[in-house]
Amino acid sequence: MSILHDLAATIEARKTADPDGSWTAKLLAKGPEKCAEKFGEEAVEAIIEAVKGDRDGLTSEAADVLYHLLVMLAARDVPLQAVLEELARRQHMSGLAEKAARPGD
Ligand SMILES: N=c1c2ncn([C@@H]3O[C@H](COP(=O)(O)OP(=O)(O)OP(=O)(O)O)[C@@H](O)[C@H]3O)c2ncn1[C@@H]1O[C@H](COP(=O)(O)O)[C@@H](O)[C@H]1O
Repeated sequence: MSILHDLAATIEARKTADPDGSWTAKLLAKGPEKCAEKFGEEAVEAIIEAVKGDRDGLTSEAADVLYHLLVMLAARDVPLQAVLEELARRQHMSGLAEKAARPGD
């Protein structure tokens, strides 16, 4: 299992955990809107590091963004797998388009 699948499973389990013992459970208990707001804050922090050109800062903020994306998806019951399948579908479509552009191949 990839680290993202592993983390998504942990976050899913936090939906029924005690908010006093887990930051994730506390954030989920505040509702999907708060989860979305936190994702937005972390995204802006990542943008700032990217504009500054701070590679270490961007690495750290990108990890925050991925974590908070998974929390936001969980809050709205969207499985990580559905997002990955959408990416795979787009990759497939773009592969078909490239093939169509080279009819001689
Ligand atoms: N990957 C993360 C992770 N990334 C960031 N964060 C938390 O996200 C929070 C966001 O930082 P902020 O500075 O915005 O937080 P804050 O200022 O305290 O919060 P606000 O008052 O601004 O709302 C911090 O408290 C971080 O600890 C994370 N918290 C948990 N995880 C992972 O989630 C899993 C479950 O952890 P629990 O939350 O302990 O159940 C574990 O595997 C953890 O490694």
